[in-house]
Amino acid sequence: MSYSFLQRLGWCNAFLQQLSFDELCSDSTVGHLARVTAVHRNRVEAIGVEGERSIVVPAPFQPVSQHLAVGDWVLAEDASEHYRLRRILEPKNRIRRINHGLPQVIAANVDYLWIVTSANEEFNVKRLQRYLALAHEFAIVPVVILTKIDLCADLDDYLARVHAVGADHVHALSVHVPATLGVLQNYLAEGTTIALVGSSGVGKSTLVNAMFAMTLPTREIRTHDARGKHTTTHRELFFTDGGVAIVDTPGMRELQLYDGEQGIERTFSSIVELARSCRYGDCSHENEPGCAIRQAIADGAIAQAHFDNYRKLAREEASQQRRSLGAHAVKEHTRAYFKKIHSHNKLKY
Ligand SMILES: Nc1nc2c(ncn2[C@@H]2O[C@H](COP(=O)(O)OP(=O)(O)OP(=O)(O)O)[C@@H](O)[C@H]2O)c(=O)[nH]1
Ligand SMILES: [Zn+2]
Repeated sequence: MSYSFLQRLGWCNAFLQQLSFDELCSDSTVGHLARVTAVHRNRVEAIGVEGERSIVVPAPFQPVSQHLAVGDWVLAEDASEHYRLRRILEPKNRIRRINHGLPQVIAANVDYLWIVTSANEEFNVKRLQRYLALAHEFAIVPVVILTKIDLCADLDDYLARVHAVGADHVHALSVHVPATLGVLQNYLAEGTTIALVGSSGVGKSTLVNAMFAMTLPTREIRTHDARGKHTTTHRELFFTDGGVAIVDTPGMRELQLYDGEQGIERTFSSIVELARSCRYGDCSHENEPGCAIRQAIADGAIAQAHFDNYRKLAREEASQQRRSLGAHAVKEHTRAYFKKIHSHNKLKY
């Protein structure tokens, strides 16, 4: 068995380069590399050249959910009667969120974020923007998938609204019209990892089952937390016959903006760019003279709703950070951020 086998599981050169010379020379290394498929309190399930295995996670990597997630690549070692985690390879990216005030990793090494939304009353531009912001934040390519077009009479209208938020990859389809699914094959090269997000009922599972002719196994593991409250965890990574890894977890469903500043800037790049032309570096775009944003809204160059959405997301992100970092840190962070923009303005004029 060799490293080429691992490519089916998403292995690539970026990981190979992280191995030391000794590790590369050792015969046992390839058998000790594995990709995490499920995360538990003290151990992870992972798949490697020898199939599925359980790997015990020692103290330095506890709590597990803050250090690694499904999709991570790990190097294990032999311990008396089991495998033990030795190190986590630096991932291409990580999807994170705040859970009960603590950072939590939801998935790692994800190539595409399939943002699934249906062409009906569920469709919500703000939710879409939030997901796009997340994808940009985590350096994952977003793919917007508009489902249930067989039930929709005004598809062009929905498509126009999707394109208006600046999404590059947009596909409209219906599981009842098989020809519409073909375009998604472009994302299914062997070794690709895909995560799906979207509201309940938009058709994520139906789509996955139709694409891969598989039935998602039951993923619910019912447990009780410290207070006896019922909680459901089912963090999983599935591999299709074609070597595509699919992440579809409750954590993905509960994603919130986390450290989202950069993502917001990308999603709203035109607004961020315009703000640099405001007369004052710390312009609040309320009533200062020389505000480029209010001018652009007045001219019809940007929609008031688009700007309102930007502000809403920016505010949510700030309060999220306040909760996670503490008020003082946010103040410092905000100060530094405005300083950065201000010095940029100074350079410009
Ligand atoms: N007409 C039509 N119905 C669809 C389509 N895709 C999914 N559905 C239906 O929509 C309903 C919800 O689909 P699911 O796949 O369960 O939705 P989901 O996003 O996985 O929902 P959660 O598992 O709750 O997150 C099911 O009754 C599907 O049959 C489609 O393209 N057209
Ligand atoms: Zn302004």
